[in-house]
Parts: sequence; structure tokens; C-alpha cells
Amino acid sequence: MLTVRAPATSANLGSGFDVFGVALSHPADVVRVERADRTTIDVTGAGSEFIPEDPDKNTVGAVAEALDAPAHIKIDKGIRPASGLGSSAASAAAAAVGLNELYDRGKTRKELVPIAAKGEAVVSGDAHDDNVAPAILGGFTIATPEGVTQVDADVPLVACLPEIVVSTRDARKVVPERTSVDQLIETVGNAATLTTGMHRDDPELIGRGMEDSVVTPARAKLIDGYSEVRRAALEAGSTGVTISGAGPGVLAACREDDQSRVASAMLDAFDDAGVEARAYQTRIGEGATIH
Ligand SMILES: Nc1ncnc2c1ncn2[C@@H]1O[C@H](COP(=O)(O)OP(=O)(O)OP(=O)(O)O)[C@@H](O)[C@H]1O
Ligand SMILES: N[C@@H](CCO)C(=O)O
Repeated sequence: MLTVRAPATSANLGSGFDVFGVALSHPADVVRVERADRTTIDVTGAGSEFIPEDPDKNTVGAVAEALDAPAHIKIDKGIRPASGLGSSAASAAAAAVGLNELYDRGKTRKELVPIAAKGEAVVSGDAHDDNVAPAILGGFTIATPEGVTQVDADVPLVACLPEIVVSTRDARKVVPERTSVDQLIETVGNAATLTTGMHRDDPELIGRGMEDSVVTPARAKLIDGYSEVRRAALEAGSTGVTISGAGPGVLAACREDDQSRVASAMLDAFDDAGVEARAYQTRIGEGATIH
């Protein structure tokens, strides 16, 4: 039996839709894998009542099949599903890392990214890599069809999770099909600024680079209180705020000294909007670890 911890992740970071992602130091899923003749899945923990145990419907089932590695898989969810914090990807990443080790498949961490992404295709219809890449590799990742680039980074973040459910499938339906050249220019500038910020562990550049006028405004309408929470976080010292992944989680970058003030401001703003929420005072962290 092997135990793997895989972290929550935040995809997009505003300007890097379907490309950028970061691993969060917490929360995380813990997945135990044990060799078996056929795959069975047992789910406990946060939101487990909404997660199918059928291997054809759970992200880890697709991973076990792709690695030809049938197993008893026990998932202890630390990350609520439909959160925007890469819940489905964390389980898939943990299963990929654990089953690769258990069956001695010899895949590198980078080779495991598209395998874990097969799990994402099961739940959202698309095999995007932007959550599974940081869940496996840690740090900040740039996932393109040509491959994944990874850089270690260390910046404080607040991930605020309202008690609203937004499925990735639904949030993808509101993404605009076209964008203007002006928006393209703005997006390239923001994405480059953010990437430089990750190399320098610079919350100012990262926050500025999280600006996005294409996907985020369309999705903000799905999250009650989003504009108020964003404004409150910025007033409390956050350097940049955006939707985490497909939402409803909201991600704020900040300096160390401002982290708890930003977290409280976001919670208060959700409360004023009549939405219950919890805030993780977290930071960019490591990828899946075997215990
Ligand atoms: N192992 C798993 N963990 C979590 N959700 C799973 C798992 N397997 C299947 N699912 C299903 O995936 C859906 C949640 O995935 P979804 O991509 O919508 O949320 P998320 O992973 O939290 O968000 P995001 O990808 O935006 O960060 C739910 O319908 C859930 O039942
Ligand atoms: N890039 C994806 C992440 C969610 O899985 C999206 O925003 O739809």
C-alpha cells in the first residue's frame, strides 16, 4: 500500500486561461493505492457525498486504466469538489504518482501529467493540464500542447472558497468564443508580467499579471459577491485578485504581512453578500508527495 498527498491547485491565474497553474501548500487530498485485480474506489472527506465511486466516473479510474494499474484506491478528500481549487485534479495527480510507483511503470513526473489529465476529461469533457501539472510538479506551471514548463516559486496567497457550487463544465460554457486584438495585447502583457513575477517571487508583479478582461468578467457573474470580495481584498492590501480555476474559489496574491487582513476582508465581503465561505491562508507549494 502506498500513500500519496496531492495539493490543491489554482489554474488560470487570470491572464493564463487553460495554461497557468500553481500548487497550493494546502489544502490537499490524500490517496492510498493497493494492488488489486480490478479497480475499486472508496471516497471519504470533504464533499465525498457528491463524488462517484464508479471507476468510469471518478478521475482516478481513468488514471488506473491509462497506466494499466488496477488497484483499491482510497481517497480522503481535503479539497471540496467543484471548488475551483483543482479537487478532481488532485485525486488524479495522486493516483498517477502512486500507481506509477506501485506498478513500477517508470514514468517521469512530466510524463504523468497527460495521464492524470485523462481523469480531468472524465469530469469536464476536456483534458486540460493546468491543474494536474502543478499538482504533480509543484510550483508555477505553464502547460501548453507542446509540454509543461515548471518553476519553483514562493508567494503568499489567500484562496477563499464560498459555499456555492460551480462546475467546470458549466463555467466553460460562458467563456467567450472570440477576443479582440486589444484584449490579446493586454493578455500577453499580463501573462508575461505574471511569469516574471513568479521567477522573482514578487507579489506585486504576480498580482498585476492576474488582471484579465476576457474570461474572468464572464465567469464572475456565476459567483455571488465576486466584485465586492475582489474590491475588499484589494483594499486590504492584496496585490491582485482573480477567480481560481473555473470558480467559485477566489484567489488573492499578497505580501506576507497582509495575508491575514486580506483573508478576513474577503470573508467579511462574502458574508455581507449573504454567502458562507472559508479562507485558506496558503502559498505556492510542492507537488504530490509519496509517504
Ligand atoms: N476524485 C474526484 N475528486 C473530486 N471530484 C471528482 C472526483 N472524481 C470525479 N469528480 C467529479 O468532478 C466534479 C468536480 O470537478 P470540477 O472540475 O468541476 O471541480 P474542481 O476540480 O474543484 O474545479 P477546478 O478544476 O475548476 O479547479 C464533480 O462533479 C465530482 O463529482
Ligand atoms: N482552465 C480550466 C481549469 C478548471 O479545470 C478552466 O478554467 O476551465
